[in-house]
Amino acid sequence: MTEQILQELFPTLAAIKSPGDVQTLDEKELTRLGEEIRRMIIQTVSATGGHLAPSLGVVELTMALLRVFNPARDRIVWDVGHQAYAYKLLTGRLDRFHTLRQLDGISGFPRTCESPYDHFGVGHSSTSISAALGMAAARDLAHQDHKVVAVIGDGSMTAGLAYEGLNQAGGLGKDLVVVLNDNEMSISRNVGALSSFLSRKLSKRWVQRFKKEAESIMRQIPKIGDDIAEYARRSEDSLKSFFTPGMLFEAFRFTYIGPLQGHDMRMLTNVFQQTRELEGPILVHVLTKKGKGYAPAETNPTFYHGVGCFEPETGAARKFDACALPSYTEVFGSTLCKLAEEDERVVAITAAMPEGTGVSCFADKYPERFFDVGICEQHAVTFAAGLASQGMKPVVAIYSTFMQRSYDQIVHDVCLQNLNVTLCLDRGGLVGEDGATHHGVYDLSFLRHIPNLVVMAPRNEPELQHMLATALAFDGPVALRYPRGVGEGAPLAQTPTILPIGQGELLREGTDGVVVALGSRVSPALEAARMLCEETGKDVAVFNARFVKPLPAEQLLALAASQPFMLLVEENALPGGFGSAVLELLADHDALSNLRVRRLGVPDRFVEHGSQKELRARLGINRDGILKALHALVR
Ligand SMILES: Cc1ncc(C[n+]2csc(CCOP(=O)(O)OP(=O)(O)O)c2C)c(N)n1
Ligand SMILES: CC(=O)[C@@H](O)[C@H](O)COP(=O)(O)O
Ligand SMILES: [Mg+2]
Repeated sequence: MTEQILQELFPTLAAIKSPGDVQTLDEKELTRLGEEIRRMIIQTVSATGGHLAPSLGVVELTMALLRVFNPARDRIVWDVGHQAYAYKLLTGRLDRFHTLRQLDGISGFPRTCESPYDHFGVGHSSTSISAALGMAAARDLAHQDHKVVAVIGDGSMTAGLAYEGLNQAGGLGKDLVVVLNDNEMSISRNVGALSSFLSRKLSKRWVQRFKKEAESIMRQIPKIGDDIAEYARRSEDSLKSFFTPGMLFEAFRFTYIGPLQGHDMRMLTNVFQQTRELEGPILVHVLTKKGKGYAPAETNPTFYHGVGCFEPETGAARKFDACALPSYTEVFGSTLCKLAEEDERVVAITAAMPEGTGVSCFADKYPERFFDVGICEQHAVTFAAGLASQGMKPVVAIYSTFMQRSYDQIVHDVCLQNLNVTLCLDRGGLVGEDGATHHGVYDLSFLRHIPNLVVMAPRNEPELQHMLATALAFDGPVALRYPRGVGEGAPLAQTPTILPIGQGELLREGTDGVVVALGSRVSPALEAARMLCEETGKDVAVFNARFVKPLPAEQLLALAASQPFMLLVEENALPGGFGSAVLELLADHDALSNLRVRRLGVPDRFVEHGSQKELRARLGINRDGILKALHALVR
């Protein structure tokens, strides 16, 4: 969009040249600004995909924050950061907003490298209070006096990390503002005891009625009744906090303000102005509607939480051909349901992502065997360990990137006790547009050295089915990782079979070298081998390793002994990944002297956002990249 069109269609927004400009607008202009921000977000996300409903819900909140806090001085820390689109638009990124989440475009999350107004990088949840507290401590050590504000959602408040931050903040008594953006939603409906406590909405009206009735009773007490009533009246704040969510936060020594209507910008601005003058830790509880201002998103905030391309007029998802295929997530979910039919010890656990991890169908079918623990990946794994210790067969479905949080629980609670826990790491590999915070490219590296754990990755949909059945039949812990998105349309198995642990399969014969590939890289490796043959007449073998731990050692050593080179291909970080594991095996068996080995994978740097296809091409791990590497290897 040219500057001229921007000015015509979004005049108020285009006039914001720096965040401070928001403070100069009158009420009418602010209303127009809010409307233009929403329109811009809907229009852009309909074309790029992204976190629509969370961002639409905080338009007024963002404007109110910028009316009172100056991000050139004050620090604003967004939790998860998936709701920060309005903030991006008001802090100098309007002209690049159309590149949201696109290759080389702006990120879908706050990034310190993207803007001086992004004070803390984020993408995973529940970090904001700890980070903001660290900033407040640094400010005090430097004798500065700016404000620090953390904005955290009710879903993100289900993680223990948030309470670790609250606990220290209350103990230190630092000047810190925490804004709790409560829309009663995580991605799905928020869960847990805290969520129902927060949403108890003990409204002012309820408290006032209670007070009125109590006061009239007190006044009837002879002689001292009026004094007691007067004391109680003065104690309104503590009375209110006793009966509202304030009770919880006051216990952490926060001053609690709320609950407030989060779309009333004038009121929010006033409250933030007053909050600015207060000292110590303060929690402002704001009630918002997820998807506010866009009917489809208000009606179905889960679908529009993170959405693909859609028609802005209707909200209907844009269909692409690939959509006809089931995703790995769907294959996992339906297979799990099937396997659970045969074994009632199978239970499913998700950490606030039943839709994303494909276990919603399981939840519907077996509600008593399904647990959504909230955004608590660490707890999820230890909870599974507890279940397994009593003979159950828990399946923990968590995205690879979020499983990073559970490393110690996997080591200490699951593997050390050799428990029957199946860890299903969805979104293993490059996830695409969510970018660096979300790529699941470290799981093989952080799992493969843990004793007792079996680690595997399927090459296609039926192999995922077989691997899930294998995991559930295995006596011990198993980690299974599979990619984001659709597979290749391979026909599904009616009855999944159990695979021999630590055995791969030779998919293509050849004597001019061998490609050893894992998971999603197997099919591109096969294609590359076929193309190489067409182009050069050279025949390279292709081996699907299936297992990272235990490695198919005998098969790999036999290939090493018979082939001139071995090309190792994976969609994981090269350091410590699958290729490293094979190299260790080969070195330990003196199998390297007559063998040239090359590795393809994710290099030792963070990979930014872009489509999976673009990123794989850029990293040279797609068909063409593998073919190029083969051309360089064959002689
Ligand atoms: C550690 C971690 N686990 C899971 C997620 C996936 N996730 C992103 S947003 C979200 C829901 C957050 O709910 P809330 O904080 O209330 O924000 P809302 O979307 O309601 O605005 C989840 C589960 C994540 N980003 N980080
Ligand atoms: C912000 C966040 O962490 C999630 O919303 C995530 O973006 C979902 O990713 P998928 O789109 O792969 O389910
Ligand atoms: Mg929420």
